Amino acid sequence: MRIDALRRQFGSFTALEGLDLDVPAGDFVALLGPSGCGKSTALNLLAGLLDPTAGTICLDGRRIDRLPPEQRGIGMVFQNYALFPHLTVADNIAFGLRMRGCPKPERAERVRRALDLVRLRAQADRYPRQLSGGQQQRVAIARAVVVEPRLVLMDEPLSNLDASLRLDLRTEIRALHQQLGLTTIYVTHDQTEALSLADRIMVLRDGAVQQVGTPAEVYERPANAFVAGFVGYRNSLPGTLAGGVFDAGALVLRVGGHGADRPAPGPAVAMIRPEDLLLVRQPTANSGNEVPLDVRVCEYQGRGFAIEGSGPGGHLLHCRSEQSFRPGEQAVAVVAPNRVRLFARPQAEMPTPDRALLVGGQSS
Ligand SMILES: Nc1ncnc2c1ncn2[C@@H]1O[C@H](COP(=O)(O)OP(=O)(O)OP(=O)(O)O)[C@@H](O)[C@H]1O
Repeated sequence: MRIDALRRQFGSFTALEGLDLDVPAGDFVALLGPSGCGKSTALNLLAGLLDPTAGTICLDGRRIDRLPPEQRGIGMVFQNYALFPHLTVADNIAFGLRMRGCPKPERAERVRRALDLVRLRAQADRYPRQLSGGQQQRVAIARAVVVEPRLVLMDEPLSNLDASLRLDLRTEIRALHQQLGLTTIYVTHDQTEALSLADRIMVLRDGAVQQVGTPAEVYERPANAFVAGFVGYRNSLPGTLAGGVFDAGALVLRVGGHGADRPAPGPAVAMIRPEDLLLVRQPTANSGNEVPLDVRVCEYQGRGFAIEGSGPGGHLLHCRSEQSFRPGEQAVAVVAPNRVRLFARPQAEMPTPDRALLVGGQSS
């Protein structure tokens, strides 16, 4: 599938701008972003539930952006399952085939295979209300894939499930995708879902694409501070970069990397994953940057502890440790220079001279 310069406005508000994407057949692409970034708008444009303001969508070399939804050859799975309550599991799955005039014997055979695929053969004659949420969503998936669509769209299909079901079904979706080789576009605001399921991730913010890359690229080399924040760089420190030193006021860090890894000297933001900021009582020699921390909260996490505390200059920091700490305890957070990721700080995020005066209190 190929999407070119796809744009959608609601009045003067642009919900999605200039979206370009090439999806090779069989690829699994995740659209990742926070609430309101334009994920559902993009999906609805692909499905034909919304008309684009500009741009084109081609599937197998054919333009589909002016076709009605039912002529696009697209299967959809929604977060609320959207099953027919008065039809059995088997009839729900058969529905699309019946609409397409698929002969009865072939229909029965395809439904049987789809039931096996989502492991629901024993539930074939039940009604949706007699199924768990996870089972209902598996019916919805079977219903979407049974017609062998050229493209499957999934809109947060796991969001209504409890944590363990979500994990099980996530694995199942990935397994199904590998088995069937369907081209899939999957919308989510959950980075772990996107990272574990997709071949490629597109990160959206305010209707604009921030980065397109493999999960490893997005996770290890986020294109900007927004993407970094979204893939787990929870600590974000505004400051100034000069040489190999980042100065966030009372907090100064030595930083690694150079060239493409580092912005030019000047206003910057340093981002650090909690997993890379390790809290200890006594640092060892040469262990990295050492940041004093006043512990506020310590949470048990099975493997180790997640600690939140206040660093120099009152910066709120999120760390990890193998040891437990008490609130009020003084400790040291350690981060290796090459685990500090730096991004240029956009002009808009810097205080204007007037605001700087205000923030600084009395200026002389
Ligand atoms: N019919 C509409 N009229 C006006 N604005 C709309 C309309 N539909 C969506 N928007 C706006 O477009 C933006 C993108 O909405 P969209 O539903 O695509 O976001 P989303 O990323 O899917 O969010 P969520 O995860 O909360 O569903 C939002 O700011 C939303 O308020």
